[in-house]
Amino acid sequence: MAMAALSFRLCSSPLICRATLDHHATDASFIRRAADLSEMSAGLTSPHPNFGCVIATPSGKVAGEGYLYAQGTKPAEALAVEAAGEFCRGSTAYLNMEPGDCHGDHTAVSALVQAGVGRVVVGIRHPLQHLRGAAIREMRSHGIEVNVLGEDVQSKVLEDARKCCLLVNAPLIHRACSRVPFSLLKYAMTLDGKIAASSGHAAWISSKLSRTRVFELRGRSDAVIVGGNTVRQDDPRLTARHGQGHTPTRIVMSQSLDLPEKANLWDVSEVSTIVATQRGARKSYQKFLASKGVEVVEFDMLNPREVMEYFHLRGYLSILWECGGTLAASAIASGVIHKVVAFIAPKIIGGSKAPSPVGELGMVEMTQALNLIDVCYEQVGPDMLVSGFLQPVPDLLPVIPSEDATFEIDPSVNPFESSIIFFYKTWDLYGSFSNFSPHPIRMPFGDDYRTWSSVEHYYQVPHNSPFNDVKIEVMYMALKCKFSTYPHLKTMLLSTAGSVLVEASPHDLFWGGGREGEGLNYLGRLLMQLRSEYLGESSVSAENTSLAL
Ligand SMILES: NC(=O)C1=CN([C@@H]2O[C@H](COP(=O)(O)OP(=O)(O)OC[C@H]3O[C@@H](n4cnc5c(N)ncnc54)[C@H](OP(=O)(O)O)[C@@H]3O)[C@@H](O)[C@H]2O)C=CC1
Ligand SMILES: Nc1c(N[C@@H]2O[C@H](COP(=O)(O)O)[C@@H](O)[C@H]2O)[nH]c(=O)[nH]c1=O
Repeated sequence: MAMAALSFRLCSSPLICRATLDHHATDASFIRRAADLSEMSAGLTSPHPNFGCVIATPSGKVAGEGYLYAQGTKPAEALAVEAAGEFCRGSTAYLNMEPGDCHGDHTAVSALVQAGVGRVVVGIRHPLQHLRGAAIREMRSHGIEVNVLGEDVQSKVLEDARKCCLLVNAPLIHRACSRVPFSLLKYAMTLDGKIAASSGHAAWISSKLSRTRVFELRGRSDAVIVGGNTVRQDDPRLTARHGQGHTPTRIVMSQSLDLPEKANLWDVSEVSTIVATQRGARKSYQKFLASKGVEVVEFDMLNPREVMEYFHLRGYLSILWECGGTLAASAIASGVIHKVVAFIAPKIIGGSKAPSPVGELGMVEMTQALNLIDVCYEQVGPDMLVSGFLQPVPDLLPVIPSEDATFEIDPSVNPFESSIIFFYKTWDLYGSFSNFSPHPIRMPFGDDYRTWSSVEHYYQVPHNSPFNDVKIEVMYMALKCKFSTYPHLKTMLLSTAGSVLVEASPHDLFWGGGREGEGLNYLGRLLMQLRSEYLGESSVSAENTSLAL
């Protein structure tokens, strides 16, 4: 509100207002161009950011452009300066991201300073905390006017341009503030929502043009991941056959390791394959894979989150999920999918048992559906490409805590990883998650059972120990009782799959999230733990039902 009032006062003269708006529109269009340029080498620069630079003359003409082609090559700024030559003096340089001049290398900033650039417009600051602000300070110390979008200049059009800058470097921004890589779920489905015929045959649903787009997506990813069943059904290659350098690692998730002896993925002559499996699964087959040069990684708990955390630690920034609906559902439920890309082909295959792109999520009403954000529609040959985000790209304003700092605040959940559902007052939309919600629970007390009018009433009885681990256990048992007693509450809890739950208490820094996210949010964490316990149970009971049938 304060900001709106301020800009009203500044814009009270129509002349100033028009000039400022024109100026902002020009800045926004050049920043967008820098972001587009930076994306030309997406995948090749990893693990470095995508950098683009446009140098414009005072009359608004492009004098030079450049983008970082690959890790270790000449910086975008230096390329743009070279291209602009003498037009650099007094020009404005547009950068989608603050340069990350690191390890004593100041090539990008030096190029701009020495060329006599007068003003620099920066889309976003560098997302890594140790580099953040350094180049901006350096440029300012040389007398260059530096405007950072959202900080020094603000308007709707600039905000949209800033968003483009966040999107082109989404994988790196996620890396800076989360413990899993940026994950994109891609699938091709028929108009009647099938990803294969009832027989499992799926080649091909989407057109050749769409599949070429998939090769590009692979080329921009550090790894492509599928489930064991897709290997058995499709024998995929998962290579980026778009003729441009980078080919992602192939990852297979298989609990059983009941996989074929002959498979395209076991040919690692061009690119490597890693099989992620349950500890102890089919040791003889593991030896066989190793003899083929396939790396096998065993997990105590083979689930998407554990696997993603592992690959994050190995430095993977972006993962393309090309699995079927079974693994896709598991990945969405565990909150590791950030973006969805769906190719919809104008074909109908029918079949009540034909697989669909996302399996069981435990939702029962349309109000529980996950809504995509920033949705885009594009026609690709005969197909329609629909894409959107399941979780927003974390914003860099005001500050993203470093990975370590985040971990200290809350070792189990990172509020930047997914959309956040806040609850606090019992009359809020998710107010029933509050301990004060009027849902009586019946719990053991001494040798008997007693009823308390809410979780909070039970928790406050004097038998609780002040020690954290005991009080957490007491709370968990009470919550479990509450959500098991009231099925509609359980359904509501399951409907939040993929979202971070935060008790928005400004005062309680143990159970709540605090005013500015400084709280430990133990209530939110316990609810998420309970939710994953229920989700685990529902997938086991679904398996048992299908076995019984
Ligand atoms: N049109 C399209 O875009 C696509 C279509 N398809 C089609 O989909 C069908 C296969 O679908 P689907 O069976 O869902 O295949 P998935 O790729 O989802 O594979 C499921 C398998 O993943 C493994 N897995 C490991 N961990 C988990 C976990 N935590 N949760 C779930 N699964 C896990 C298991 O392998 P294991 O049994 O080995 O333990 C499981 O059986 C095929 O017909 C294929 O052609 C597949 C991909 C894309
Ligand atoms: N059927 C289908 C897709 N299927 C996906 O592509 C994989 C095969 O890749 P490859 O062996 O490299 O050609 C397959 O296992 C599955 O993950 N993709 C699409 O874009 N459109 C389609 O119609």
